[in-house]
Amino acid sequence: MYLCTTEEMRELDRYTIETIGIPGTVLMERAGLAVTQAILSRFPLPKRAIVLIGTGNNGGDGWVIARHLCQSGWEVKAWLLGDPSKLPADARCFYDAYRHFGSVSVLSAQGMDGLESDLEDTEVIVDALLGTGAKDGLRFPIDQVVQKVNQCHRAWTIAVDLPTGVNADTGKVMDQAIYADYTVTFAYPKWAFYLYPGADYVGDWDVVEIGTVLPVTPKVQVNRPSLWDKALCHRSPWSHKGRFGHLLVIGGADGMLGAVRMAGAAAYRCGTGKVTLTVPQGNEQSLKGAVMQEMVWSWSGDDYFADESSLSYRLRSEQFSAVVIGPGLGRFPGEEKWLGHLLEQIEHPVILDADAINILADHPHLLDLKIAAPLICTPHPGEMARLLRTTTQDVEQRRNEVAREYAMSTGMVVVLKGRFTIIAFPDGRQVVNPSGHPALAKAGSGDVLTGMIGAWLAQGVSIEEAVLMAVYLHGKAGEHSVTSAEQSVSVDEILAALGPVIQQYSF
Ligand SMILES: NC(=O)C1=CN([C@@H]2O[C@H](COP(=O)(O)OP(=O)(O)OC[C@H]3O[C@@H](n4cnc5c(N)ncnc54)[C@H](OP(=O)(O)O)[C@@H]3O)[C@@H](O)[C@H]2O)[C@H](O)CC1
Ligand SMILES: [K+]
Repeated sequence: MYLCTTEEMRELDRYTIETIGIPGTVLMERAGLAVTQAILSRFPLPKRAIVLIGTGNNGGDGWVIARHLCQSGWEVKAWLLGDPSKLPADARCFYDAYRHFGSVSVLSAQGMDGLESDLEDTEVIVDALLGTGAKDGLRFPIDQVVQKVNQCHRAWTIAVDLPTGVNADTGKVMDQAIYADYTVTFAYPKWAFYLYPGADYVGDWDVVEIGTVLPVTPKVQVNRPSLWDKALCHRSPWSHKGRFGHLLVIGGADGMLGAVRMAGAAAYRCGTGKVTLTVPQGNEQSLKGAVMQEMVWSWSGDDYFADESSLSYRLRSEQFSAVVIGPGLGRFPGEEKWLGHLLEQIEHPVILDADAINILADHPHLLDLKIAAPLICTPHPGEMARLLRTTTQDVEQRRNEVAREYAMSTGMVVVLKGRFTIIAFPDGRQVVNPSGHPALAKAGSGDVLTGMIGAWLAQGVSIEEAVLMAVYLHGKAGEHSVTSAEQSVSVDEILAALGPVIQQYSF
């Protein structure tokens, strides 16, 4: 499923109407009918409804809904917030049609009394005030009405295309916005459904097809199994471990050994043939006692470029197929030279996580080195802010923009973690991930994700499929692991959920 911006929606409308030749009224009738059907499937018996109607085409959908609800025996109050003489042609057509079935109240500048008493009495509120054509800053009287609607706690509120007050592309709220219980959006989801705070205003939502035709492929998709499930096939009976890659995980400073353990455990759960963990000298003994399948080495702060026990030497002599740098890595003198040297040598995909991201944030010129390896970085919003030298709040307000810009300017695949993780590719494409659970908001779950991405990269899955598959299944494992209190879910339970979740999507 693609995700469309308002500009793409406008282009899609224009193309469908002008080039394909489907009249705008046909699209509007289908849009309004789809919303009516959503209302009727929830309330099969007639109710009292208020349809709040704006002066644009979102309002046009509102006239269609008001008419169909009347025809289904509902008691409908249609409130127009604006001047009827200014309605665009398609909306006017359905305004005229509706008036054969019911009356229209026009909100006057004198006061809200009539609308207020109707709102107190209603069971369903339909928000057809503003859709994708909304400009910033709600004007009077829409601002007042939005406030009144949000005070009606007994009525069920359904938003047409998008709740009024929410910006479709940024998810920002224009001072205030309607808190919908449910939103029916047309043709494609919008960014607002995956960004804060807009996502909190849309409630449950569905996308309905209304017959529009896409002239160009949008640059944003929603993550789903069909993008990667071909890479998740069952093993041949002739399998041996050599066929499933060798992942190297570099990290595990004092007090943070758990991070490499979790990444390694996740990598094995996702089918990696061999996993090697490498930690600073002195930590390897404790790690050896704590793992079963993983091989363990150490590296020291000053010999990593030279002798046979150095990371450099081993990177050349062992057959790694992917490398993770960062879980529990810590910060240390010479880190910049250390990371630069590693990046210059590795040819297989590298995932930069945690402190590897922090090192990169302090030494951005590392990316100017001659690096052959494809790079994937997996920042949480705080790490993304450090990379961009901005605030976490700024990142959170422009998640989609910052992820895209950073991927395009650095050539890395960026996995910006969060409630809806965004994966941005250097060519400008983006994928937003719908799966996940607040149970994953816990130390360790990022290490699991990194291990999962590393696992599929090590097995030779393409970068795009590996990243999308790992992010999606990690979210699903979070959902699956909640069998009692969500706050009690442990990383072990998330790891244990990987098997059933992978099974579900394997063919
Ligand atoms: N996408 C499709 O295939 C279809 C979508 N449809 C619906 O059409 C809307 C988009 O319609 P559009 O007319 O472009 O825009 P809106 O109705 O959302 O808004 C325009 C009107 O709202 C006024 N406005 C804009 N911003 C504000 C504000 N901040 N405060 C108050 N009023 C505002 C604007 O007035 P102006 O004076 O600024 O012009 C307009 O009156 C889409 O969301 C779908 O619901 C169709 O059904 C066809 C298929
Ligand atoms: K709306």
